[in-house]
Amino acid sequence: MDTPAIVIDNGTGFTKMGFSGNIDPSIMIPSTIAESMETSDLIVSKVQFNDYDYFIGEEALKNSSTHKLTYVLNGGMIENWEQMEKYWHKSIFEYLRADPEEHYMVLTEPPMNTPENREQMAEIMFETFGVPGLFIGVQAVLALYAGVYASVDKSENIQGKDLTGTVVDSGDGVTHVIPIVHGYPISNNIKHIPIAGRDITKFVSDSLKTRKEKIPASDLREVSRIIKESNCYCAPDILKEHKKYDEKIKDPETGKWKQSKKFKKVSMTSPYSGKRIKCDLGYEAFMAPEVFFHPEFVNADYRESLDEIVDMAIVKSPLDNRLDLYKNIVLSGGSTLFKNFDKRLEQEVRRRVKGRYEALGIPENTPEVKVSQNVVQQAAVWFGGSMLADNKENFAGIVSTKEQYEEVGPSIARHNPVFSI
Ligand SMILES: Nc1ncnc2c1ncn2[C@@H]1O[C@H](COP(=O)(O)OP(=O)(O)OP(=O)(O)O)[C@@H](O)[C@H]1O
Repeated sequence: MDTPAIVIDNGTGFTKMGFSGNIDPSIMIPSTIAESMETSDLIVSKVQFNDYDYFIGEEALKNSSTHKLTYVLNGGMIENWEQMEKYWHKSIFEYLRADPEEHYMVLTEPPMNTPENREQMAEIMFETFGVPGLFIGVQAVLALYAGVYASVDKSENIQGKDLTGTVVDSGDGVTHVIPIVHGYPISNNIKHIPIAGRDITKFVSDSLKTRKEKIPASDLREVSRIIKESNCYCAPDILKEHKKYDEKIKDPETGKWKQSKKFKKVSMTSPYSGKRIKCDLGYEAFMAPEVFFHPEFVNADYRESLDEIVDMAIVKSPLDNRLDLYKNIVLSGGSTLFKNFDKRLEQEVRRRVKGRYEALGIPENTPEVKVSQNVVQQAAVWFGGSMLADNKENFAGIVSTKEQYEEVGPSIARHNPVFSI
């Protein structure tokens, strides 16, 4: 197939879409759908979608007062196939302006997706959209592929590089830690953490609300998200960081010195209402991402920190692979973009591992721990899919074609072909 493949990575918060061979997705929109109140519960024939009153992405958010707004995925999983099909329909025809019959399709899936879901994806892609071929890639494996791809020198050949590493993928709704050995996710050791971008946004909005910052309730969520994305960071030591926000000021009335808190002035235009918003930002700048390391701040029932989960996932992996898994911890997803997130995670995992080897009396054997940032981090999964499909020779061996689908049926998609580089 000479045309580039369509690559769509449907995330819980954002969908990235574009064509293979590109570094960035051409479109990134919220994974939201807004359906007309009268028709949202109707099952309609697929061909009627164009006449049907619904919006996706930002358009869906804008029409949420007159339409019923929903996120099409829950914790990374597709639950409502009717909505998903509608979302794909607009994505392909209106956003990408592509004819699906002329392009191979690359979709992505969370690590614990079921074979039934894969079959359903194949059925919709081959039968409704008539794609000539489909590849469904595990998000973490694509992110690792992207990490390896982005790290090799242009003169080096990516062929022959080993696909072994630990992927920490944190998006809007879900965080996963996935050890991958030679392209195979070790499924028994995949860890799921119920904390991701949405919880961090909520931490920021709760802090702003508690301080009674003057932000209209309807703008609060989007404003908090923007504050989070542009100001929040990870600190190496939160006690020391707290002190940086404390200052002594002279009370103008009594002339006495008193303890106060330093705030940063923030101003922006709310994407929700278009209003100009001004507010103060305090401790939450570093305390919000701290929830990865102290999840009990937002979830009283959940106490395992991200570094503990990463360490556990590796410790339970085969002995022969552990050194490589510690040495290649790869970040993926928007919620790993906080400044110094990589350094903080590396520091915490290293501290744990070092403590254990010291307790065993063999500190000299402590494995090297390395967490790498990636230039394409938020869209790492998409980028991995884009590069994989661009390598036409390799891709031909892993894509399921329409002919194969017609011969075997949806079960062609039950198993995920493992690809090596
Ligand atoms: N610079 C940034 N700093 C911190 N967080 C960010 C930044 N940019 C985006 N995010 C957050 O990343 C999240 C979206 O990430 P991503 O697109 O990887 O998620 P997703 O693929 O939609 O979700 P999931 O992986 O949970 O299915 C949002 O919560 C967003 O606010």
